[in-house]
Amino acid sequence: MIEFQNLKKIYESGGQQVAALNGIDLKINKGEIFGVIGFSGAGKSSLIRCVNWLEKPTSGKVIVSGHDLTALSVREIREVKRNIGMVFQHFNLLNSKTVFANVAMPLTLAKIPKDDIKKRVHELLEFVGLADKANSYPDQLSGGQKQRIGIARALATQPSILLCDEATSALDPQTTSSILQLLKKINKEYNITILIITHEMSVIREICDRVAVIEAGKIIEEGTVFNVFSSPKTQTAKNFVSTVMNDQIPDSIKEVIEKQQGLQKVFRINFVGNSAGQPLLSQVAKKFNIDFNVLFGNITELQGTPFGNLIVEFQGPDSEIRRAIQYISQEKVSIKEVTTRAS
Ligand SMILES: Nc1ncnc2c1ncn2[C@@H]1O[C@H](COP(=O)(O)OP(=O)(O)OP(=O)(O)O)[C@@H](O)[C@H]1O
Repeated sequence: MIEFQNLKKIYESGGQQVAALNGIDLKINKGEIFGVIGFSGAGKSSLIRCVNWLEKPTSGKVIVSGHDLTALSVREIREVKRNIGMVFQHFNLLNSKTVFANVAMPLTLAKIPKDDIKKRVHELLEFVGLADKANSYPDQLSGGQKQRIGIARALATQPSILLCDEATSALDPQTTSSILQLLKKINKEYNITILIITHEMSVIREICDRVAVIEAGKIIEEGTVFNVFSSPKTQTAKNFVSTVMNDQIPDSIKEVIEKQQGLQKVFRINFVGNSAGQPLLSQVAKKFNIDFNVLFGNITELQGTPFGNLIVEFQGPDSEIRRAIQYISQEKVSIKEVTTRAS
């Protein structure tokens, strides 16, 4: 649906060159919600703005719905862009126009007949839950309501792609959640492909199917939300994941582990789904000549699947503990000894 091939964007600024995108290769499939996460300055905005040609790439390809934008004429690009809606962090509404006029804007520009515009705008306002605000002005709305209007406007021309540029960064957590649910509904009901850029891992966890981590204009990690959250590979991804996963061992427990006061062996066990965790540990204690003691644990839901994190002390003969570990290590369970300060 959207593909970037060796995409580069270099800005010229005061005689200096700034490489914002350093060879991006990425494919976003039809119907998915794809998130790109990165710190400030990583290149997120530059990337998303290349999709609707608000930025022109320096080199490489941007392929949207099978069209290589870099090979199209201005008129052809305009055609492709009609299929793309965009939602902005600061809503970009016209304060001098009513909510109705703001949502109607893309349709007015496309010279759609007035009666059709009226019908479509009312449908859209109904869809975003603000049917009673048609005659209000943006200044009379809350941030969340403004973003709903921004979303209605982005959907006016019935696009098949929706770009979200930090769409919830200016909102409080509760409003963020309601806007993310609205985006999910748009994806499901209209089968619209959504590309989101954000610096908040909670946004990725709440609605994305897949995620890419961008750093210094490069994609450094990519995968399903489940895989990246459950086993991040790069340090940057690990840092992002730790902002929402709470898998850090509390200091008090770390102290106990470091001192190894009476502890035999301490392990971190990560498990997926309901089939593992506590039942598995009970089985292990029965099957082998060992005892266990859960020092710390939590369960997070990722894409509808429980993901568990336990810090467990095993007590018993070394040989039995080794056998137990072998037994525990299976497809949906990972087990690692906790020996270092940073574990
Ligand atoms: N118009 C521009 N002229 C010069 N440099 C630019 C321009 N736009 C972006 N840059 C630079 O390109 C790099 C990437 O910027 P970009 O805005 O794409 O990152 P970002 O991840 O979206 O950051 P933020 O979250 O802060 O917006 C940064 O170093 C930025 O300073």
